[in-house]
Amino acid sequence: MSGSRKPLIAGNWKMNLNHLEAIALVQKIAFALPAKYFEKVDVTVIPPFTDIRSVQTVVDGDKLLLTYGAQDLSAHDSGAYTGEISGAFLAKLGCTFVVVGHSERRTMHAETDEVVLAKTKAALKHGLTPIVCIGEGLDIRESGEHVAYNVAQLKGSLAGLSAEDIAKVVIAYEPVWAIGTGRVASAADAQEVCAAVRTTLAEIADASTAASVRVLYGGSVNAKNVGDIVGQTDVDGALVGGASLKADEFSTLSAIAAGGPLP
Ligand SMILES: O=C(CO)COP(=O)(O)O
Repeated sequence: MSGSRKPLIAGNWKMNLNHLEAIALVQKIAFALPAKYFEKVDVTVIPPFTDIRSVQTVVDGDKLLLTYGAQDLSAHDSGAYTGEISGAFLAKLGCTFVVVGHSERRTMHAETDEVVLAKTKAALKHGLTPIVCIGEGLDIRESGEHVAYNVAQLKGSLAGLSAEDIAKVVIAYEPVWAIGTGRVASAADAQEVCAAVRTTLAEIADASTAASVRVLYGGSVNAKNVGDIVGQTDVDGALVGGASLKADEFSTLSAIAAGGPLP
């Protein structure tokens, strides 16, 4: 973490919690994190689409400082795309962030870098901040090619974007072998790839853009390991899966990313 970048803790709920459960969780997190924390950390929740309207109502009604976003969006604005959700709809619901190219979508929905790029452009077009995910599988990690692999995925996912647009994205490095496995990358592993991400951003945009973009780590992050991870120079927060479904754990790890004290 560097002083010039405010840490971001994003809770990716994946396909968990219905809209009533979503309201309860958001209220608990907000209660545990009074306003002073938000001076030092941005906290966002990323629920399923069907929860977003309810989350918006709580956040607006109670004037909460946490933000919310979506787990995916369509590359298209509107039309005959059954089952897809437009960035325009998400913007209208007050979403701040949208996750793009999560490894679960790259793997289970065959999303290529080209698709991720198109979705990143759609997010930017609608004023949403894309959280663009990259990350290698275990085979790549074991072959020692992980830095080159992530750099290539990053370049492919941002190909042709202007420095001005790149300045508006968040990057999340999530090694696939560390997702939902309890096998967290070491803080040094996270730093190695996040530093390579920043070097690449300087190459495809410029140095000041690279210095301003937030690069998150994701993969089995919890209250016990978050301190070490966000303590790394080039890691500016975390994309949290399982631990974001528990109010106490998520509030605690957000407070740790803020530099304390514990809630
Ligand atoms: O995929 C993730 C967040 O997007 C990480 O999930 P876990 O924190 O459950 O490993």
